[in-house]
Amino acid sequence: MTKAELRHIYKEKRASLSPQTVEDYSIAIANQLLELPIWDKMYFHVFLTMENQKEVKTEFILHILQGKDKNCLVSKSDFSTFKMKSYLLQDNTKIGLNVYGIPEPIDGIEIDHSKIEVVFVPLLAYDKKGHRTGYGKGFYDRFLNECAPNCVKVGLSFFPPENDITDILTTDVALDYCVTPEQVYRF
Ligand SMILES: Nc1nc2c(c(=O)[nH]1)N(C=O)[C@@H](CNc1ccc(C(=O)N[C@@H](CCC(=O)O)C(=O)O)cc1)CN2
Ligand SMILES: Nc1ncnc2c1ncn2[C@@H]1O[C@H](COP(=O)(O)OP(=O)(O)OP(=O)(O)O)[C@@H](O)[C@H]1O
Repeated sequence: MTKAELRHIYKEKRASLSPQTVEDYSIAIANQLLELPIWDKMYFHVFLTMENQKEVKTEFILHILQGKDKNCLVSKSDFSTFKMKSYLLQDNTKIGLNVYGIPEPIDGIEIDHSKIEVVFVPLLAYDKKGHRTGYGKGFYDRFLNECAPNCVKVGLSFFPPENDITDILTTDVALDYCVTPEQVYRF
């Protein structure tokens, strides 16, 4: 199926989940992450959840990272250039909601994307090769292209993979893993 078809289907699939299911599945995903070979890394990029879109709640992942004394980076999106800037998440980091309902740091210490070792990637759908689609503005494709080639890209999803996304572009960056409440998929 195409990205446009999958976006439509997966927005509906997410909308049909109850708040309790979103919470339970998000905790299960955070627990599955403990199985990944990423815990020797120090620089982790985490998306901040759009609650209005019933995205995977990353607060449980942030707790694990903070408990392990990792550096957590969070981003601010520029909707005129479709680019993201990343900031170190600190105890005193002020977070605000942008017009799309995305929590974002107001300011802070900017970190170069080449330093990032692990990225947790938001998505609507993904396939068995690790290709993904999000909201269609290419924010994560641009961002992942700026990260080091050996940076580990971990998708988070409530659902298993589709067989095949048919309209993949050369700028699309594939995932290394996708983690669901049930299991870890490796690509
Ligand atoms: N938490 C989170 N942060 C993220 C992303 C994401 O998927 N999740 N993004 C991943 O790339 C980027 C933001 N991408 C976005 C692209 C388009 C719209 C948007 O057009 N929203 C509309 C309609 C939503 C809909 O189609 O249902 C709106 O809110 O009115 C929002 C976010 C960067 N930050
Ligand atoms: N590195 C890049 N440089 C310039 N344009 C890019 C780059 N990556 C993606 N794009 C453009 O962004 C647009 C959206 O891409 P695509 O449909 O793959 O989005 P998506 O993966 O669903 O969105 P997102 O990454 O925001 O979750 C495409 O027109 C694509 O050409």
